[in-house]
Amino acid sequence: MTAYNLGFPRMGLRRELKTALEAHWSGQADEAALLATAAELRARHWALQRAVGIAVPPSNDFALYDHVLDHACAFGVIPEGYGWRPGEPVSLATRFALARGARGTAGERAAGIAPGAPALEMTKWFDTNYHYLVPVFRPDQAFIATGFPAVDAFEEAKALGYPTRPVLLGPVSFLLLGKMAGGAGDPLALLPGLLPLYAETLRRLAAAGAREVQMDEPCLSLDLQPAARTALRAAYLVLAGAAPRLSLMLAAYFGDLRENLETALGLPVAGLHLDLVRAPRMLDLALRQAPPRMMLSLGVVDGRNVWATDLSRAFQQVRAAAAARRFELLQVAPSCSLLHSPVDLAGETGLDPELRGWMAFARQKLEEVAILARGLTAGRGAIAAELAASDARQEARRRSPRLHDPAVAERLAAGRAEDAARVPFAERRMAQQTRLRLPGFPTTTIGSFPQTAEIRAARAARKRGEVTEAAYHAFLTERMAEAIRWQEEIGLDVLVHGEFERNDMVEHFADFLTGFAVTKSGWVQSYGSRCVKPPVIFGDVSRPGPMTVEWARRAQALTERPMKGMLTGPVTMLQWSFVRDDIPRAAVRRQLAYAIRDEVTDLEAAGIPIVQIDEPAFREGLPLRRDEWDAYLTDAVHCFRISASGVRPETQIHTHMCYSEFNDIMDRIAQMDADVISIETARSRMELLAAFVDFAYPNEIGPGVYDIHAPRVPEAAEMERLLRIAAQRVPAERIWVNPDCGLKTRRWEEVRPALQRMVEAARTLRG
Ligand SMILES: CN1c2c(nc(N)[nH]c2=O)NC[C@@H]1CNc1ccc(C(=O)N[C@@H](CCC(=O)N[C@@H](CCC(=O)N[C@@H](CCC(=O)O)C(=O)O)C(=O)O)C(=O)O)cc1
Ligand SMILES: N[C@@H](CCS)C(=O)O
Ligand SMILES: [Zn+2]
Repeated sequence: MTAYNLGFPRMGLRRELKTALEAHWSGQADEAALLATAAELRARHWALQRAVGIAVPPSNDFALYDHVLDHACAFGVIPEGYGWRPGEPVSLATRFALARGARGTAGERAAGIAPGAPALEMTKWFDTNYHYLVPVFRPDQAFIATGFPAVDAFEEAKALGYPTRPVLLGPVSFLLLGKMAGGAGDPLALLPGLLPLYAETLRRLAAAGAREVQMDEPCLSLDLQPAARTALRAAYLVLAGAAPRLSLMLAAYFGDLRENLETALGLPVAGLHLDLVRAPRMLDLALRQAPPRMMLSLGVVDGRNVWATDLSRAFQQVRAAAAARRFELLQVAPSCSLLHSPVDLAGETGLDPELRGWMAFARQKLEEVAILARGLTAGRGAIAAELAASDARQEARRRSPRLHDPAVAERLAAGRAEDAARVPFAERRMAQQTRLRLPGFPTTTIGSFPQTAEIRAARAARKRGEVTEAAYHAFLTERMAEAIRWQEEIGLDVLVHGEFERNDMVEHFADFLTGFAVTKSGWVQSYGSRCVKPPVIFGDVSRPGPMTVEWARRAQALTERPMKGMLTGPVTMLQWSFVRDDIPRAAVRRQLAYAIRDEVTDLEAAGIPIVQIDEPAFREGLPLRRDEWDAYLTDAVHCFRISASGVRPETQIHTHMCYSEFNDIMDRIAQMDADVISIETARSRMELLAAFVDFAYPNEIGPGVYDIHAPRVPEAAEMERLLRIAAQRVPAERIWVNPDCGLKTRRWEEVRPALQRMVEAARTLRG
């Protein structure tokens, strides 16, 4: 057995898990129905993996909402107020209240969940667009087994006839991904109390018949303090002794292990998985330094992108390993869990066949893994045909005229330093004040209004050809007009058109730009039941014509108040797409920057006085290692500035960021030099604003006063309090009033009172 997998996407080809979750949450399906769908998906995915040649697929890689949440629940890391009592299993109601906040339903009350219990904090899983729920540890945290889900999953697969390799989030990564309640203390200090539960889990897995367990320690790709390396050594010493017949396969992914490689190779584990897509250089080092009997898992198939593997190149890596080590001590695998890949390319019948031939989704990636594993055990001859076919595809892709556009190359070559420069902020500010004449504490929103079922259904009907383009357009126009009238009525100062015509803030733009392709069902989980369909950047990017100007112009025509044009910035467009791997990412970002610049200047020419260039993925794009930050940040700032700097001083540029910590990149955010930045701060009660204060952020700022992630409608007094906190820290004349983020996931019943109260709070402050 040499072909392995680290994790499979959970949602299902048709996003069956999303449908089942949302049906359950809306009361249309009971727990049994949800659990039945989940079990069906697991069974289907094990069968699929076995069919393509993964003899021992992973188990316990599934989660209803998030695997970090499940792991925390399994070990009793559950704050008070969520209806769980030590010694009891964790109910689905508790799990979903932790994930989404209490809804105040009768079911929750019956489960003992406090009505206002908030959702756990959600943050980015390393540098991906997957979000996990942050475990909160108490200083006196007692870890208590609430069940053994890894054992249950293993048994479930076994009953279906499938041997599996259970996956556990390793103890050190688990602690480092969490935070201490109140912020004081070091989660690693909790390790001794945590290890007995891991040991018990391993013993039970061994007793159930598991031969190996995958211990995920993605923290190995980060800059670790020496204490974390010590913790890894201490942890695995204990765990290796817990169930001696069980092989522990340590899995590190998302980057180069660098100084942590020696630590990993020194741990008493049976094997180590390496991400050789992100860090091919690790192979040589590992081959030289690994203990002679350590299994090496070669992650040579990219789990984070959609390109078909260059099998000859990957086979060279595999062969280099085989030259140094018996093949029994080698495994072939994707670089990381396939959680970040869409499921199956077979459904992409709408894609241009040539382009489709260049791509691989989860299923195809596992086929590639199986081919390489076969080559490893049976020799090159056994996979000669597959290698030849892959070579032909790679060659065709390299030579394809669709990749390169001389006009784009020329545009970039003609780029000048001035493209990224505007006149100083003080000068712009005066010009903008004269033009916009906004009151103090101006109110606005971040762009999107509710994407109602009606709007989604209309879009789907149009896609199926059931309504005409004209009818769809008229329907959206009516929604927009309503939204504009309503914004005027409640007295917002800077209006938005509502983004009703957009399916997603990235995918929507992909439809207009060259070099992009969009898939039919290339869904990837973003958080809980929410999915995104990252577009594919396969060639040079340019903007053949305006993308948003017509909607913006028509929106502005409906009101005397300033209308804000709404765009996604180059850094985020890149980060949330599947990006071509034949040229540097920075080159693609630069192409995007010029394309968006043209849109910004066209919006200005159409009379739009304010343009917001969203960059919520600005921080997410940071490399995992600090010594690579500088190069990224310099380039990301420059690209943002290219996109923003084509306009006159009196045109106001906004940007927006959410899900981000700003403390360590404040200087760069200031360098972006947006006239106004809106940030998410409500959930942390303005904590995030501290960075802007400490840094004396020079431009205008809209700290979010309304947490849009929860259905709860905030009181005006609450928002007023937050604004007062902000006004103590930032000069009042530089403060804007807005929600944390766009309102697309909310319902109008929540949005209407919330924004009315937000305007009220701003008026009180003005007084
Ligand atoms: C701000 N966020 C975003 C991130 N990444 C992005 N690419 N986009 C983002 O907005 N990362 C960080 C955060 C993550 N947050 C979210 C928030 C919300 C969603 C979300 O709501 N996703 C939707 C899918 C959105 C979409 O593309 N919708 C399409 C298709 C709708 C659909 O499913 N249609 C059905 C038929 C429907 C019907 O008949 O009624 C179909 O095609 O089968 C659209 O609106 O047209 C989700 O549903 O998960 C994601 C990330
Ligand atoms: N303009 C977007 C930003 C989301 S981060 C929206 O309002 O949905
Ligand atoms: Zn946002």
